[in-house]
Amino acid sequence: MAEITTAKTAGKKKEVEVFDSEEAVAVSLAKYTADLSEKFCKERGCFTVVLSGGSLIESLRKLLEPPYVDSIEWSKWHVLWVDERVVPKDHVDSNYKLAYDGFLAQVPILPGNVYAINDALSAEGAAEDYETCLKHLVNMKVIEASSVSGFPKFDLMLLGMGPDGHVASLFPGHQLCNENEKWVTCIKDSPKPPPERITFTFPVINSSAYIALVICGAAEAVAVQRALGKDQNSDVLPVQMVSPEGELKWFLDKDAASKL
Ligand SMILES: O=C1O[C@H](COP(=O)(O)O)[C@@H](O)[C@H](O)[C@H]1O
Repeated sequence: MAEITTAKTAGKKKEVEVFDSEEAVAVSLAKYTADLSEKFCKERGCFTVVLSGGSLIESLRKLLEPPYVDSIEWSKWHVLWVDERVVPKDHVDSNYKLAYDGFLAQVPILPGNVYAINDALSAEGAAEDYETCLKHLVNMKVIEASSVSGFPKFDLMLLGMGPDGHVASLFPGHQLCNENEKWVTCIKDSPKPPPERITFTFPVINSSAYIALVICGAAEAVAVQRALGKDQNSDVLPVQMVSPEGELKWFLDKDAASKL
């Protein structure tokens, strides 16, 4: 039985739902994603979806099954990454490879609508190139521009979180958490390997229409407690900086929520 808490602060909706198991998270996440796909395909004629790496991809598995695999308008999806490791696309650390092998290869998304980073470039070059790609997609009106921030406004961002509270490749205490001009930036000293990565910045993340934060497992419980419990710590974790223009929904399994 899932527990749901909903709050509205300054017009922003935040919902936290705790599920009995990761399996129940995956079932609910598939319906949530499919419903948003239907809404945006109807309203805008396309659906911009931003993926994370890590455990998130496995939690998308129910989209590969009926009814969703047949009902979703996959040809209208445009898929991007909130962060990527600066490694070749066929490297075991590549977020693209993880998503391709575990999800994208099994659905009819148009290859031209999947925007991987250019793995022939340096970290700086890849970040600039990906920002240029985003600007092109905004000009083509594939990605909306936020009327509030001017940053790209993705329809749905699917975020995971590391045990240290990092999201995308924005790590606790790192100066990149405060970047407020660039759309995409690079990190060369990531505390989690591999060290070189590119990442969307918080202004882009927080311009999203919908964000799903998908967090499962006991290893994440302390960071979840700091973010959602009664925390006295004055250091703000990156996950606590996730605050979209639109709606934020936390999908937690009971292990991740065990310290709440
Ligand atoms: O390095 C990364 O880690 C986070 C969290 O991964 P998880 O396996 O703990 O869920 C992920 O969201 C990010 O995209 C990835 O590059």
